[in-house]
Amino acid sequence: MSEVEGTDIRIRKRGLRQAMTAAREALTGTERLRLSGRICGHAADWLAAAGSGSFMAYVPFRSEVDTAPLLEWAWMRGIRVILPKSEPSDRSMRFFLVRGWGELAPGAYGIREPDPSKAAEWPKEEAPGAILLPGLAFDRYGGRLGYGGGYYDRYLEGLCRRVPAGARRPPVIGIGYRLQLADRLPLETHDARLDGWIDEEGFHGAK
Ligand SMILES: Nc1nc2c(c(=O)[nH]1)N(C=O)[C@@H](CNc1ccc(C(=O)N[C@@H](CCC(=O)O)C(=O)O)cc1)CN2
Ligand SMILES: Nc1ncnc2c1ncn2[C@@H]1O[C@H](COP(=O)(O)OP(=O)(O)OP(=O)(O)O)[C@@H](O)[C@H]1O
Repeated sequence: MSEVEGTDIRIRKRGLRQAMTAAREALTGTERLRLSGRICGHAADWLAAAGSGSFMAYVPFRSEVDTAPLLEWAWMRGIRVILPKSEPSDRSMRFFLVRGWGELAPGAYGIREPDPSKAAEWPKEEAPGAILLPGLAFDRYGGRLGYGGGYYDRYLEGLCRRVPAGARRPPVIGIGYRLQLADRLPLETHDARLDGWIDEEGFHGAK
């Protein structure tokens, strides 16, 4: 990719981030909860069908899909919930096995994160059953746009390097409202591709 193309993509990404943030913020609190309930229901069905005994997810902030019903469903079922703790100095994430709301504490960016004195760290070399990730926008081809930290791109790149040759990487699935579905996102080579996404209409595999 040339320098000019790279700069052009970053400018388009910035514009899309602003537009998608505005669209998501425009949902009323009631509508957000209603849609989040449906999205979590589809995610639970998908995890149950996939037989995932563990999965990575996120604790919502800003106007993201509220994952609370999904996390509570998993805790009731004995499915292991793995949540990220951001390290802004090098934009990396550590993951922890979290058994309930009491194991979270306020962290970077105002996001509630696992409290290392309460939750156990999830071993880096152990792949989860599935990875559910937040985002500002998704497309039908596995594209995803985040807040621009590159946190998940970096994590997924590391995971791919650690997965033994011949083994499959766990499914990587975006979680979002239908209104976050874009035509085709401008992507750079480092952007991780998703296997699918879940919105209030259900699960969709990437084309
Ligand atoms: N709920 C949730 N947890 C998550 C993520 C997420 O997207 N959602 N992350 C997924 O990555 C990581 C945190 N990543 C973040 C990256 C950037 C910003 C942020 O506030 N960015 C500024 C712009 C900063 C800049 O331009 O330098 C902003 O959006 O205003 C917040 C979180 C880990 N945990
Ligand atoms: N694997 C990687 N190694 C090193 N730097 C990376 C990697 N992936 C992304 N980056 C850097 O991170 C920055 C942000 O990337 P990008 O705009 O794609 O973030 P994002 O996917 O929107 O954010 P997030 O994953 O935090 O939600 C870029 O400057 C990029 O160069």
